[in-house]
Amino acid sequence: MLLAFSAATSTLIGSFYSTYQVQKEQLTAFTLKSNLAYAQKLASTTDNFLESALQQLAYSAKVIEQATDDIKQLNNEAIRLNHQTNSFNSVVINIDGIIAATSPRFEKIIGKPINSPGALEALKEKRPLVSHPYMSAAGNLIVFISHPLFDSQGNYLGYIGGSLYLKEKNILNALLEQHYYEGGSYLYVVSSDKRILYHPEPNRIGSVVTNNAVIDAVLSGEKGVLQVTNSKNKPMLAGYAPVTLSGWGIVAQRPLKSTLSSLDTLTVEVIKRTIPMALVTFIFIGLFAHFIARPLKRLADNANTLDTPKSLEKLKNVKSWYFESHQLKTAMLKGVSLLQSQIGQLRHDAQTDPLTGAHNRRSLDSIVDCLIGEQTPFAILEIDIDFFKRVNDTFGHDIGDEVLKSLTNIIKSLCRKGDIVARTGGEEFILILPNEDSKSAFHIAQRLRNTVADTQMQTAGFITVSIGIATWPHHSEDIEQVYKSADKALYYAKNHGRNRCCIAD
Ligand SMILES: Nc1nc2c(ncn2[C@@H]2O[C@H](COP(=O)(O)OP(=O)(O)OP(=O)(O)O)[C@@H](O)[C@H]2O)c(=O)[nH]1
Repeated sequence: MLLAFSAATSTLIGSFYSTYQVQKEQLTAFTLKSNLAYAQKLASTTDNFLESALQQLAYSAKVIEQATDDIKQLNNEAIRLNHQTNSFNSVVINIDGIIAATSPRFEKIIGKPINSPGALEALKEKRPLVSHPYMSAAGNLIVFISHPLFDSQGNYLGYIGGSLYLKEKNILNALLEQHYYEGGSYLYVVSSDKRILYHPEPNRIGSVVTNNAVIDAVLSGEKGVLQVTNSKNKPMLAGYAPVTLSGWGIVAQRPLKSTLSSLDTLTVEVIKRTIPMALVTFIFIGLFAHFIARPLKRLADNANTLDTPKSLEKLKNVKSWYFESHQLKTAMLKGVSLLQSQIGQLRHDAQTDPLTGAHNRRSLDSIVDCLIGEQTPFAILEIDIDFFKRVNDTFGHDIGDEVLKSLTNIIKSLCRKGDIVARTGGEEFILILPNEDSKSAFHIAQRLRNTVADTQMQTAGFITVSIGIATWPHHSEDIEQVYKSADKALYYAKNHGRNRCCIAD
């Protein structure tokens, strides 16, 4: 039964565990995949945004390339661009390192040389550019987007560009904030120099992150998924994708804990709902195991008492309701029958004289002990064949044996139920007659003596017997004394002509 319960419990726990593990793996894989898809989508959106900004600048560049000396037109284009895109907080039109026009208009810097890192980078690169992010003098995190200006001969004239203020509301973070922030998921954007350009926690923007496997992976230009630990030591499921145009990386991630919390809740719910059914199953298993074990237990109990007289009967009464227990019971019944018949044979052999089939001395003693124990009075007849030596000498030992057997049969034929015939020596027999006194025993002895004398033995002819009689407890309470008295009576009979019956004094 214990085995059945253990098997059922371990199966239940095992199936819960494996189901949980499979679902956990599936959920984790699904979340990683979703985050990758989301990071890719936002990377492509960001790419599109930057590309469209560069295209707008390219258009403006075309417009003003032919009239870089026309300050009015430069101002008009700056205003138009600023109003058209709404993507840049300010637009600067710079000719050859000198600020020519801005929108919104900053009088103080018009005509002054440019000095911000983004603007200097644009001047140096002389190509459509998204600059490295940098901190402005006023402490703003800025990315400068620009397009070069060339005259009809291909001479470099400067560039037109715009600043994207990353910490302030702009089209880029408007795009990124559409992210669904449920359950602690969030995304962030890093530049190629590992600086955070966008993060739901504004104070993280502008900080540089090192030793982050996801950032290393995304900045290598790869897209993919990773299980990582974030800056707050929380295990996260991250999907990442690069923004090709700017060399930035976008990472979308969700805490592992909140990903699995729905599964944990579901598992607890499943366990709660399974418990009643499991209890019913356990009760069923218990009952079933009990019914299976019951015949085996009863057979085992009986196996411990196979030597008792009623064991066969008890074994037969065991209800073996299924095939295997029935087979076991049948085998045990066969075994017990064999055992008991052998025990019976051994007991018979141990109590019987092999030649005549009469009781032997050991058996006689135990029967006499029983009679004494029960206080049943009895008479002892000691019967001895007269001149038996002559029979042997005349007809041979085998004929002598036949005479002993015939005499036994004669004695038995005259016995009543309860009388005991024993052969105690070569040609000596003892007959125990319960509840007989000396007188009635004498009559029986006489009848026996006469019957023997009148019966012709095969080959040996006629024989006679002498009989000594004593009774318990009349002659003595001590059985040994009673035997001695019967011996004496027999001796007397032998010495007074044989073929006689004598009662002890
Ligand atoms: N055939 C046979 N003879 C036996 C057996 N046991 C003892 N005898 C013989 O029984 C005889 C007993 O002889 P005795 O003791 O001299 O007595 P008896 O010849 O009967 O003479 P009384 O008893 O004095 O009348 C011996 O010859 C034994 O060999 C037996 O199992 N089979």
